Amino acid sequence: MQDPKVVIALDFDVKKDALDFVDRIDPSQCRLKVGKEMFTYFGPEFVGTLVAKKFDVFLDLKFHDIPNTVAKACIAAADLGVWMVNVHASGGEDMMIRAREGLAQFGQDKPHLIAVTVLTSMDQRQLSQIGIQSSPMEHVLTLASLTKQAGLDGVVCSAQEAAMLKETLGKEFMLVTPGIRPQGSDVGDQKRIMSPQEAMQVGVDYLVIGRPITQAANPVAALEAINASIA
Ligand SMILES: O=C(O)c1cc(=O)[nH]c(=O)n1[C@@H]1O[C@H](COP(=O)(O)O)[C@@H](O)[C@H]1O
Repeated sequence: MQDPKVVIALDFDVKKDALDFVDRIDPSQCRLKVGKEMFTYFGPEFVGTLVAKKFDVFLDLKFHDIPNTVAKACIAAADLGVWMVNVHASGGEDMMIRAREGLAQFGQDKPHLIAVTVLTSMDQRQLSQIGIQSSPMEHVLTLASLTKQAGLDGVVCSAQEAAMLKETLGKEFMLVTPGIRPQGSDVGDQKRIMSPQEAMQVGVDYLVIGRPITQAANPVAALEAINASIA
């Protein structure tokens, strides 16, 4: 498969379980995301193991700090050879610009740099609790527009905002969407969800999928079924 669309959120808490799973799949079937849990447990060495196995790795640490700190953290991520790294768009334009400038030294080898807009676990009620009165859709557009203005490659958003963002910010601006739930799977803590097929139809570039694959009785079969459904 060329350019696999599924990015598996490898949220295992036992390294051996993660590696047993990884050894049963192939880099042509999916990309892998390492997030805060696995990175905190197993560190950069674990990321290096996946890179050495030729997987494209999305290092999802959602950096959000002063511009200098975030730029240096992005450089450290690029040093690991990852395919994609992310920051929080709410860290502001200066922070995003510094992150982008920090990665420029890696030339053609630099990872994709994207920014998280509104977490897919958030809905209108939770946004208003943190003082944001706009709808999730409006706030995603505000943060995604700022991200584009800062020159980043794209955003993390929910697939529910994808059609609107592709229309407004153009086809080239990359959309990476968690909150993907195949029919019948547990929604869990996600609020703004969509199925893999629907997400592909509205123009999403990459689908981030964790528990529907990793917690399935047979994770390899679950991945194959999702890939077949979007082929
Ligand atoms: O940046 C992310 O990857 C992310 C952003 C977001 O808005 N929502 C979100 O769920 N994620 C991550 O995407 C993954 C989703 O996993 P599942 O809900 O298990 O499919 C988790 O690893 C989250 O940390």
